[in-house]
Amino acid sequence: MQPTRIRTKICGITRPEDALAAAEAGADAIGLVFYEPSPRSVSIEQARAIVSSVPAFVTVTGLFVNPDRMAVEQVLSRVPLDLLQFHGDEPQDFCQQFHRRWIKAVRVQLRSDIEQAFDSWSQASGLLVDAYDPQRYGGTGQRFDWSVIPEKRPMPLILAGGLEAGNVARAIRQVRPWGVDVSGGVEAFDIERGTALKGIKDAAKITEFLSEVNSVNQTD
Ligand SMILES: O=C(O)c1ccccc1N[C@@H]1O[C@H](COP(=O)(O)O)[C@@H](O)[C@H]1O
Repeated sequence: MQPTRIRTKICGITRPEDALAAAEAGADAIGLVFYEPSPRSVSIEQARAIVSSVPAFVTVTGLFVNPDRMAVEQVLSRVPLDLLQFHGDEPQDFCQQFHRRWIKAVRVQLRSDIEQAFDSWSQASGLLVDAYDPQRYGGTGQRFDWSVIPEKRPMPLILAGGLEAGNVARAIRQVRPWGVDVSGGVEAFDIERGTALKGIKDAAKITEFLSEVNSVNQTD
């Protein structure tokens, strides 16, 4: 499946103003993390406030890592999510049971990780490929070797892992994904402390990231 334009998702949103900034800058989707160990985790109340600021035609994605069924159902009963993202080791039968479209994330070390994932999660609406980290499930800011990504794809492929304005155009030209997903690469930075402000997005970085994506859309 070859897109005429690359879809974009800004993940790890924790504030309504960041969701609005992403939508206004042209993002196709935002992501809310329902995984408590993550510094970007949101409560149900926070998620409801964020969703109410999201305009029509922007997809709200709920990200889970090895949740139990009740946890997903509880979120779905209170937060109007458009899409589910399973970022752990959830089998296909688990992902399928919520009567909601879903994508599956796979943490990549080898080409075969991706090839097997296409088979194992064949009912997914897309496969998100992210960097492997032995300690963490995602949101690590790490890239992986894009050359292992197969050209033949039976479903939309979403590239993630360490993307930012400085590398996303190159990534798109090399991988030709259906879409790209970014979290840490558009976060604010605390200059005094010298650390990223996880979960707090920088509107200028979102705009820069999306204009880099658009530069490829327009030229290629
Ligand atoms: O964002 C998180 O904290 C997170 C936690 C657990 C699983 C996934 C998580 N985020 C997803 O990770 C990828 C890559 O993020 P980054 O751009 O490298 O920071 C992305 O899909 C996030 O949605």
